[in-house]
Amino acid sequence: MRVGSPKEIKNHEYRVGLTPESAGELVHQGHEVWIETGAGNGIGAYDDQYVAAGAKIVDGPDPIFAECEMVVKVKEPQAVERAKLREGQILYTYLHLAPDPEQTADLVKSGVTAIAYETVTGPGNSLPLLKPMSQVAGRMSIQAGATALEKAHGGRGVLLGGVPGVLPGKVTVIGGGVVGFNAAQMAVGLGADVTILDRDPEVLERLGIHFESRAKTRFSNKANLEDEVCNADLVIGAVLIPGAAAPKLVSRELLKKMQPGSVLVDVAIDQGGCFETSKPTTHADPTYIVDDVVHYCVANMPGAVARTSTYALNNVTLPHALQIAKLGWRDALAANPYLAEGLNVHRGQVTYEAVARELGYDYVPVEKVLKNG
Ligand SMILES: NC(=O)C1=CN([C@@H]2O[C@H](COP(=O)(O)OP(=O)(O)OC[C@H]3O[C@@H](n4cnc5c(N)ncnc54)[C@H](O)[C@@H]3O)[C@@H](O)[C@H]2O)C=CC1
Ligand SMILES: CC(=O)C(=O)O
Ligand SMILES: [Mg+2]
Repeated sequence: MRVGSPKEIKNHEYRVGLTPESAGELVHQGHEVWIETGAGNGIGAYDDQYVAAGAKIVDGPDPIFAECEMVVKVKEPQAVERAKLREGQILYTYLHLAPDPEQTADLVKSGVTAIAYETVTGPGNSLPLLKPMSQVAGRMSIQAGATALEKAHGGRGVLLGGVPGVLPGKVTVIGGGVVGFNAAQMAVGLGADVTILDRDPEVLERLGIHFESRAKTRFSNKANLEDEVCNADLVIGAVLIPGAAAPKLVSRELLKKMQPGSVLVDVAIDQGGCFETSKPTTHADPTYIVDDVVHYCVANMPGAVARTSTYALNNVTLPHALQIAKLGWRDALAANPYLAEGLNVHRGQVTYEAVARELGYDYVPVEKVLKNG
């Protein structure tokens, strides 16, 4: 199969779909790899490294979108990229469709076969292609929040770890999955006063066993959530209902009760965000203030640490890319039910139930697509 990776064009997105090492693996297995010139510059992977791995360097994204059977990216295709997608082509990348009707409409119109990293599953309902980026974003969320708490950035002027004789800052983490766990680890490491909310008793139990007395856990219901949010210096939004739009857990009304200068970091913004007042921001201009509360809502946080993130992402995306390249999408999905969960759009049909429900499309199950085409 001919597989290609264009240069990412989202604001301050330096990751790349394929590392030279991944390109080399595909070439080694008999595939052709096309890389847009400069696509790896942001992670220090230059054209000559791709050429040494057996890939071909092409000028601009057009040859890749026009002639590659599979396009491997990182972020959801931007409008100019979506215009280049075509029927029969495979798109393998993060999509986050539920909160994004424009992107969904364009993918449906294009006829592309779109496999979303974030809904590919693994054993035990895990999301292995989301996990490494959630680890990165969870860890970064505390750095981002600590910076936003500085006075110059609109924050309350609280040092998360405190100093001897002065209490540490209070951090509330909503959602104790991968992002929440990693955020809590960093906050605990800094010496902050950390509480993690989740509504899954098993998650709370695991967190309790791991953190012991270094972090508190609390069941996520309306009353507990309000209490924790109103008393926090820093709130991390880390909930997920796979494939669906994030539930709005902090309303505008609740925001008004928060302490002036406190900070919200909405990591769940890529699924629409879990605070009513969240709207996506970029690394170029990551924060804004509503009712004296600083909001950080960057939808591609891992792009800032692109080298670490690209390698972590390729570790989990490459095995499926190899399988798709070897078998074609249909046989690969039929052979691998975890990968089949990643199919969101195929030839104008929406094949992921939460996306179809959220955006009002007819839902066509993957099994039906595999049978009928
Ligand atoms: N902004 C960015 O750059 C990035 C964003 N993300 C996003 O972060 C979000 C979280 O991802 P993960 O931690 O990997 O998901 P996860 O599935 O590991 O964890 C989500 C947790 O939320 C909990 N939850 C669901 N509803 C809840 C509620 N009402 N109250 C409290 N907890 C609730 C679940 O029980 C689960 O433990 C996702 O939207 C993901 O796409 C991930 C990486 C980068
Ligand atoms: C998960 C995601 O959206 C990202 O890594 O940018
Ligand atoms: Mg995202």
